[in-house]
Amino acid sequence: MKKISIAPSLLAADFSDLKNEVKNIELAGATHLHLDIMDGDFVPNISFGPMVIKAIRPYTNMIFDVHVMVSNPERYIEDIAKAGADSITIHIEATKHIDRAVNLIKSFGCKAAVAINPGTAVSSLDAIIDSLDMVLVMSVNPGFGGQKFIPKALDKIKEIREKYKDIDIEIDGGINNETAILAKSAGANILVAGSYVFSGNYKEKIESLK
Ligand SMILES: O=C(CO)[C@@H](O)[C@H](O)COP(=O)(O)O
Ligand SMILES: [Co+2]
Repeated sequence: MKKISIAPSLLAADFSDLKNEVKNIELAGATHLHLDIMDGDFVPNISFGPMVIKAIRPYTNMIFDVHVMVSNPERYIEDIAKAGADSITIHIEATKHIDRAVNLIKSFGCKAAVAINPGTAVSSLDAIIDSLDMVLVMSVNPGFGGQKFIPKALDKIKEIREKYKDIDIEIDGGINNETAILAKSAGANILVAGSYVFSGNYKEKIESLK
């Protein structure tokens, strides 16, 4: 079984104090930081972009796991990589050129991942999955933190894990101490959690998800 990692989502942090939020979440035991870039087009919300990622990069050694919810993400991959991303996840629904976009991510030395929305079938990944370091299965419709977990994500994770024993599988949306148990038993090994982790004692929350 793969090691379980917890990736707190910065979207739920205090944006007026990002430098300290990043330091504190690392001290609490997080190894990954999930960074949600939203463009107001692919998703109905706008968050932050590469400038914010670059600004917080010097304050932590956590793995920067950047989730790009942007139409035609290939336009921004270079900027995101140069801002300090370690892993870049783009949505299969957001580009007509998924293989070109994945190759572009790798050309900057980043790990490459593809996300699927709740309405997208696992089979849509068939042509690209062998080139990926990670698959991200959305367990909410992307765009906002604090939404309710959609259980059909679990079947998708099982389907991927049965075929691909070694790939990293990340789950994102509505993760708390109860849904985390379901996600891990389905085969997910990287758990994103925003509102759950940032709404209490960070260390206790992270421990409860592991
Ligand atoms: O990508 C997204 C939302 O689109 C997520 O990463 C959220 O930020 C997760 O937040 P919670 O559901 O854990 O509050
Ligand atoms: Co996300």
